[in-house]
Parts: sequence; C-alpha cells; structure tokens
Amino acid sequence: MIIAENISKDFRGIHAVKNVSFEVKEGKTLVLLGTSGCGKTTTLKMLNRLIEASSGTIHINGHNIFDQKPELLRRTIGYVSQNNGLFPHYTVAENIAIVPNLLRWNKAEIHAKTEELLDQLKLPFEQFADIYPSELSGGQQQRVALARALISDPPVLLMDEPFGALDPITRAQVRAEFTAMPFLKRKTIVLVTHDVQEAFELGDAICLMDKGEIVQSGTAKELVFKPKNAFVKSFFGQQRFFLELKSLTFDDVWNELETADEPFGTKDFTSSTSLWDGMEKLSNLNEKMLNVYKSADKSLKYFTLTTIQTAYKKYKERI
Ligand SMILES: Nc1ncnc2c1ncn2[C@@H]1O[C@H](COP(=O)(O)OP(=O)(O)OP(=O)(O)O)[C@@H](O)[C@H]1O
Repeated sequence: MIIAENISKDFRGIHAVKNVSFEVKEGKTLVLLGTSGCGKTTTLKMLNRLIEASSGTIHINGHNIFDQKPELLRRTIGYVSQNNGLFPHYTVAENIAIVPNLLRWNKAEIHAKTEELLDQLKLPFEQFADIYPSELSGGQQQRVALARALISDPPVLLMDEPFGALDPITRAQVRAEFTAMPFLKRKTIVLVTHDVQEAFELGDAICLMDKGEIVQSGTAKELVFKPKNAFVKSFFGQQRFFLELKSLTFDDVWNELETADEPFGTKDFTSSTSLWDGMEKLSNLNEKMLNVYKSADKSLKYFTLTTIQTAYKKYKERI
C-alpha cells in the first residue's frame, strides 16, 4: 500500500507539484493522468526518491520511505521509465539481470526467471537474450524494460508512460499482454499517462492533475459522470460518449435491462462487461441481440443496441 500525504516539489522557485495526496491499496492500480508538464513524472519519481520531495510524507507498505537509503528503496520498487532506460551496451539478459546481480542471486536462478519472463512477454529467450537493445523494435524494448522491472518480483511497480513511444496498434497489443500477466494482478501500481483511454482501461482509480495539483481523483466512472469542475469536464470533452459507455458496465444498468425468457445465442457474456464492449461484440458477431449473465447469481437478461441506449439514458437520468 502506498500513502502519499501533501507531497510537494519546488524546482528553484517553480512549484512543479503542490500538496498532492493519494492512497493506493495493495494490488490496485492508480493512474496519474494529465497534460504535459502538469507534474505527473515528478510525482511518480518522488515515490522511489529519484526526485526528493520538498515536503510531505510517503509511506510504502507501512515504511516511511525517507527513513530508507534511496538505492536500497529502489531495489524494492520496480520502475519503468518514459524512454525504457535500457543500457545500450548491455544485452537483453544483462539488462534484466541488473537488480538480481545487486541482490546476489545465483546465475541459474537469474537464468530461469529471465527465461520465464521473456517467454511470458513473447520474446523467446534463445532468440532475444543475447542481443542488444538497438536490435529490438520499440515494442520489444518496452517488453524488456517491463521484464527488468519485474524480475525481482517487487510488490510495487512505478510506470512512466510505459507504452507512450509505441504506435497505436503495438501499444494496444503490449497493453493487452501487460494486463494479462497473472502476477501483475498482485502488484500495487502507479502509472503515468496522458492517454485517457489507457487510464480508463488500466486504472482502478485515476488522479487527474493540472498545474501540479490533483484536480479530481476517483474511478473512471466518477470522473466522467460527476466531473468536479469545467476543467475535468472539458478534459474528457470530445471522447465523453465513448468514455461513458466504456466506464459503465451491465451491472450498473442491470435494473434498466429487460429480462430474457430463455437463453439466446452466446452464453459467455458477463455483467461486469462495459456497455461499449457489449456494443462492439454485437457488431463483431453481427447479432441483433445477446445474452448477459449477472456475475453474482447467473440470472439472465438480454440486450440489443436499442436496450443499451435506453439503459444508458435511464442511468443518466437516475444519477
Ligand atoms: N529538473 C527540473 N528542473 C526544473 N524544472 C523541472 C525539472 N523537472 C521538471 N520540471 C518542471 O516541473 C513541471 C512538471 O514536470 P513533469 O515532468 O513532472 O510533468 P509531466 O506531467 O510528467 O509532463 P510530461 O507528460 O511532458 O512528461 C514542469 O513545468 C517542468 O518544466
């Protein structure tokens, strides 16, 4: 668990971060979202003391980070930097082994863990272990940076625009691989991005920042349906309709959906799915109507484009 209280950073009189507070529960992902220069990276780097806070307190898993030596603290926190930070003169395997070597793991252990991670990230060990970062594509470099951050199995992972340098297709692909990695589900993650869709997909909670301050924090649904002020509203502006449908699940509109008499078509649709994904499924399958099962009690309803539209409208009237 991470608790940051009133952290600030001044750079020679410039208030880059002002009184920022947040909490990230174990196993959850917090996204720091905002436009360029709003203080996201500075906030992130204060958590592993790559930047020293000017004031405020930070506790990670019950320990005050200012009581620990920065270099020892950093060994317990995985970090993926904005431009992947791989050493160009180290091979892929050597880059990944940096922290295990500092921790004095034996060679066999490092080899086994590197092989396992590279395989999970779709970079077969035999093919990739002995080549240099310059021989990899951007997406492959980012996967290696992820493997390097994860090898010592740190409970906390900090990620600064981890998919930022990738084209949209590779970005979606690497992001999907990232969310599918089973042991990432146990990690407490703080992720920086300026990409709203990425924030909505990955964040259990989102802190929207502007000019060094958190303007609003909450779930994606809270931010998009209950914006605190005009800035938050306009930040989601043009994508609002998509983001609303993406953040609402069938659970949220369950009472507004019609009950089906008997199963129709595919049966694997659960109510924790977003309305947007439901609409996509309808159009991809070229169906007019699909079942949706409530995750809790397996009760059955159905939806069509029209019933989704009606449920969405009723939800907006209700809240
Ligand atoms: N080392 C530094 N010295 C002086 N000012 C700095 C330094 N690092 C950051 N700043 C300033 O602090 C502010 C916040 O920068 P920061 O990098 O945290 O923003 P960001 O939201 O991460 O931006 P980006 O998305 O472009 O990376 C900016 O005004 C920046 O110019």
